[in-house]
Amino acid sequence: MRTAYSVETVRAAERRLMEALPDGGLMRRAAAGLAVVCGEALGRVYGARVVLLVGSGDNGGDALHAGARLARRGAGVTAVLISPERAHAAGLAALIAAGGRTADVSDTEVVRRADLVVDGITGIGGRGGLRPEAVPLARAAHQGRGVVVAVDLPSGVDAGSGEVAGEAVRADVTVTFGAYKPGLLIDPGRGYAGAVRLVDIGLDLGVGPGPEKDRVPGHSDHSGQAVTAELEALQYADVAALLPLPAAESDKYRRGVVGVAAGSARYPGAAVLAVAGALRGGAGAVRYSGHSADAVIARYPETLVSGGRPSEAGRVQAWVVGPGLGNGTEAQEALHDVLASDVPVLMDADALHLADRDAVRGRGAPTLLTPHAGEAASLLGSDRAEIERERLAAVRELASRYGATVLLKGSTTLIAAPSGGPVRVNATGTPWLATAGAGDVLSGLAGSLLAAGLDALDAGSAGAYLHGLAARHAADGAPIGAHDVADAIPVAWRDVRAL
Ligand SMILES: NC(=O)C1=CN([C@@H]2O[C@H](COP(=O)(O)OP(=O)(O)OC[C@H]3O[C@@H](n4cnc5c(N)ncnc54)[C@H](O)[C@@H]3O)[C@@H](O)[C@H]2O)[C@@H](O)CC1
Ligand SMILES: Nc1ncnc2c1ncn2[C@@H]1O[C@H](COP(=O)(O)OP(=O)(O)O)[C@@H](O)[C@H]1O
Ligand SMILES: [K+]
Repeated sequence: MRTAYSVETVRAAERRLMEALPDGGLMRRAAAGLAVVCGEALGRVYGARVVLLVGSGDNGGDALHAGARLARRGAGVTAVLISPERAHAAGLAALIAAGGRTADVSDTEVVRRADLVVDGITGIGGRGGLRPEAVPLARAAHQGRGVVVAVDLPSGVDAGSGEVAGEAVRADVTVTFGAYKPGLLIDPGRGYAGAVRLVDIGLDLGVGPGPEKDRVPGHSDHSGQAVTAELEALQYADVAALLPLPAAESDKYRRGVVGVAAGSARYPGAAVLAVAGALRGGAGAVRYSGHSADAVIARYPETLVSGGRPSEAGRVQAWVVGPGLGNGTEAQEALHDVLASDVPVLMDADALHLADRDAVRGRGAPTLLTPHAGEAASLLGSDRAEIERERLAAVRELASRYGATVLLKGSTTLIAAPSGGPVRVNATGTPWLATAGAGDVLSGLAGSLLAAGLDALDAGSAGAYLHGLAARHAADGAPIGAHDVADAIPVAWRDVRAL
């Protein structure tokens, strides 16, 4: 599991560690790690042209100390000081002592000519995006020929949310210290970070400040209380451990039956795609209820179809409702039946438009909502652009308002449980996945995992993981249709299980 912690948690851990270290010790550790990655990016340090973009905080201090190390190894290092009078004094002294020089903030040419640009404008203390004086430097770094290495996170990206107000530095590599920050894992910030390298500086995030009474003398704010991560990203092994596997004595019913209430005369394809996903998600059987039975059977003869309402379809362990359902009376009846059931329900597409908040909140069994940004915007009464800017806040707010687990689709998919706790983030996808019907496949797949017994958070996050990986296998650099994603789910499954 990869975890990201809030800025407050990271700062608290840093404070504890700093108390235990000599003055400046922590920054020296950070700078040493940064210099190693810069050296690797350069290949040959001796004779290389390195430019440091230096802001007024400790992020600039890291850059200056790392620059001093590179200068001692023979690089020509120039620091562009954005606020010369506020630059980190010890870092600047170290750079000058090592033979580095400084340049004026207007000198974008030196940035353009560099072999390596180190972005130390702002880190976790940055607020409100890049300031105007830094924008030409960020652009020059992007346009120039050098590798761009961001210190801790690309300047202009909000560390806590990934929000980018205006412009931000576009890094090839980001060297982050002690822990991932949420802004490195969530778009749009993630898209600016390039390859993220985590440098261990000895931060202990396992425990945090707890109640006064629990504090041990001499270890003033070490209480032993677990600190909650802000984000969790499942890795191969985590997903492998979640995937349902049939035991020797399994039969199709014991593996779980997933019901799919989807499709309409107008959109039979959505039903076919949801069933396509459901058949590959680990349930032992797929029951289809609705008006697209002929289309479903024609493509997937193994489906158990019924033309009536979901309440007449026979027992299932989870329902998927919504893709292509339409909004007429029959759609409303199907949604009503499914929500009235006592099994987990995944609601997507039209079911989200028809959803009554109290009906969702009032359910006894778990509910998983899978909106994209547009659907999330209508559920929250906001607009799509705002949801895309602030995805983390949006997914949490929806989960709490609806008392349901929410999977917010997009270039980074986020999954939040109604009870709070870390939000799961999935980044296995590919932009090729932005294709009509891909969401229908995901709803079937995640619904099938629900029927097989995973809880809503795990079903949503393992489903998103497999779905994204399947799309990568299917696309392999070329356009794909949603049915290709469904067909590649078994490849993704094997890939995860192979580790
Ligand atoms: N605190 C620690 O123990 C450690 C911190 N480290 C570094 O210190 C960084 C945090 O340092 P700071 O708290 O000084 O904060 P930053 O260096 O991230 O930024 C704060 C400074 O930038 C200015 N600023 C804020 N928003 C700005 C904007 N939009 N445009 C331009 N300037 C802006 C502020 O006025 C302030 O002077 C981390 O990201 C990391 O790089 C590392 O050295 C590891 C140890
Ligand atoms: N830029 C992107 N990068 C990666 N995945 C994406 C991107 N855009 C969309 N996706 C994924 O593609 C799928 C699209 O689903 P959705 O928006 O519901 O489409 P549809 O309604 O046509 O099925 C979701 O799984 C979403 O997370
Ligand atoms: K930075």
